[in-house]
Amino acid sequence: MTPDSRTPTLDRVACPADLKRLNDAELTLLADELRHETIETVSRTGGHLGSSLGVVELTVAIHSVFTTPFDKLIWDVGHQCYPHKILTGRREQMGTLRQKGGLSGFTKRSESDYDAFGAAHSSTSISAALGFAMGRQMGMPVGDTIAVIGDGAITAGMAYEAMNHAGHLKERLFVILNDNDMSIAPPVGAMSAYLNGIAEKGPLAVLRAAAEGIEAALPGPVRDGARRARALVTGMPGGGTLFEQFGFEYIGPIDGHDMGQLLATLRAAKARASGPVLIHCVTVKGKGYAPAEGADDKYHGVAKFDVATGAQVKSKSNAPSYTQVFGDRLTAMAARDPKIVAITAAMPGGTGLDVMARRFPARVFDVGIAEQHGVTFAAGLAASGMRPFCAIYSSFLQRGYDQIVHDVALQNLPVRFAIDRAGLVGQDGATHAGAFDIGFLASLPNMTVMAAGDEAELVHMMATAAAHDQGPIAFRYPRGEGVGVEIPAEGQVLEIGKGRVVREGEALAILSFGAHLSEALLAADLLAEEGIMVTVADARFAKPLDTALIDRLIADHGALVTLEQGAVGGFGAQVLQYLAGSGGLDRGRLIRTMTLPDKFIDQASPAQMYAEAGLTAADIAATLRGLAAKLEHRPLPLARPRLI
Ligand SMILES: Cc1ncc(C[n+]2csc(CCOP(=O)(O)OP(=O)(O)O)c2C)c(N)n1
Ligand SMILES: CC(=O)[C@@H](O)[C@H](O)COP(=O)(O)O
Ligand SMILES: [Mg+2]
Repeated sequence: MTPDSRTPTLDRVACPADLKRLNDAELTLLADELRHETIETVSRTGGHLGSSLGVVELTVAIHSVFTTPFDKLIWDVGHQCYPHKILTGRREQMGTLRQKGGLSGFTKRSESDYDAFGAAHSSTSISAALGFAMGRQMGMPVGDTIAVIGDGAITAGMAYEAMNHAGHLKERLFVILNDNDMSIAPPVGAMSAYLNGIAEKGPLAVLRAAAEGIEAALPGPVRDGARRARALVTGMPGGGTLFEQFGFEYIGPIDGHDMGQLLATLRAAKARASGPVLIHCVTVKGKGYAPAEGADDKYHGVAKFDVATGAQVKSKSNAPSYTQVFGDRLTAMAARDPKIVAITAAMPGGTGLDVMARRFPARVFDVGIAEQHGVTFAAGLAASGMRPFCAIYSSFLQRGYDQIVHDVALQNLPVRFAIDRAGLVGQDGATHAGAFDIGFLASLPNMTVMAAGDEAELVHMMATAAAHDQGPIAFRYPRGEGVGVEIPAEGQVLEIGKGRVVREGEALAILSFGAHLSEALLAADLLAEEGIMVTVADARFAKPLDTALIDRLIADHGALVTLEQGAVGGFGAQVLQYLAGSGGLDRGRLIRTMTLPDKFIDQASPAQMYAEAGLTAADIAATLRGLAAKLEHRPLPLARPRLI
């Protein structure tokens, strides 16, 4: 601690054990300093600020009452864990947050023993905590288990599956519901209304009679509220809260920013609980930082910003983002076609559907964090005759996979999947990478799979999807800005399964699928300077493949490289499968697939991540150069391409 430190209490905390030496008043001071530190830190890195500010007191209280890492603290999503990182030995590294080689923006087991469970996709915490609790019951060296889940995350089915199971197992387990009445956007649905209903009863604590032991140990005002509320609740048919019906003891709502209430409640719960307990904390997203509290998005995710004003440093863009193009174009298409409806799973802004929602609020459905339901809901809409566009980020669509197989593809229903964040996304890292959708969709019967080579192609693919009433169809596009091509006033309906040749060359060909087309063209430019002329084709479709195009590329070139922003087992695998079956592989051509490598790539800028993946223009050029060298030593007559 320096004499003029603005964080004298925080300076005394190197790890959570140090909290045990602080009295309650000092813990309150610590929370204030931790909030200040979090704001300062995130102002220099950007990140998920609002959610982290909402759990500052909760973080201090949990680490002070429980003994982590023996006790397992599991943050749902993990985007609110910055104060936790600061208290658990990572304070000095916070400047590296979400950067290459730095700290992850989420909890990560390989990063710290205090990160009991890795996260970033939501609503997993109660299941994982219950797993730990049962491990303890079966003799594993595990202490108490505490899951902290938000009001947004608790809209997902997994949370209820876990509570259903926890109520059945009756094992001691703490679930802390961090209710800030916000998801990324304002929360939707009956659960949100229900939680608001409880919170509106005021500073009450509701407990079942079975929890009398905990209630007696609660601080005075909370206990009195509990008794009043229980009287209210027992007058209701069925009695008790929803959580109690699941077999949890329910405590709350308590003020999640009142250190006294938090400490007393957690201590009481820890001392007396025998089964699953849910503690309902009401908090404020962005708490304690006026620009965040005042913003519509509560500074959920921010760029670097000026602490004094809250003004964020936004990078200048040269072209509209794919997301913007999607949102604007779908709105225009919806204006002409009343059957077009759209579905988002709690990401109206992120998917660009907020634009259409403002114009056609009744035709955009925010289903909450419920990708599985969203997919099947879209299937139902399609079965009814509507034209649903189900807009879900690639990585979150993984949640709805069986629904895609069983409810959509198997019934051949024309759901249009708009798959944003395809490929590597940058600072959110491996958890948010859109790596697998090509493989998991292209393997499905009835499915059509497209990827946009640029933003104009996205517009054509949207028109194609809208016109495709024959079965399910997906189009993928990356995070961030487009390449700056002119966006056509009208999208053309593409012929299904038909690619295009973008640039004519000799001897070597690249068959690109998706937005890495720009890198393919850059690579071709690099090689042209060396006198190596490369044909570049845009496959547009991974399913059905343009087999005629592949045949011609194979016939006219000595080497073919496939390229995609996706994992092994995607587009390249489809092409190889076709060539193996058609005999194309027997023709002695050199064939390579360039995909993401078979590993998870940690957070960095997208460019750094693609460099790590070996997918830069220079990497592509190097692959082709190597093939050109091999061809020179081959006795193959290399016909000039006849492609246009
Ligand atoms: C399966 C999944 N879908 C969507 C998201 C995107 N997402 C991240 S945080 C968030 C909102 C979470 O709200 P809440 O749990 O209330 O936490 P808060 O941000 O309010 O603290 C969403 C939708 C995700 N991480 N995982
Ligand atoms: C935590 C989370 O899952 C989201 O907040 C995510 O970080 C959003 O990413 P985009 O910025 O790509 O919308
Ligand atoms: Mg919330």
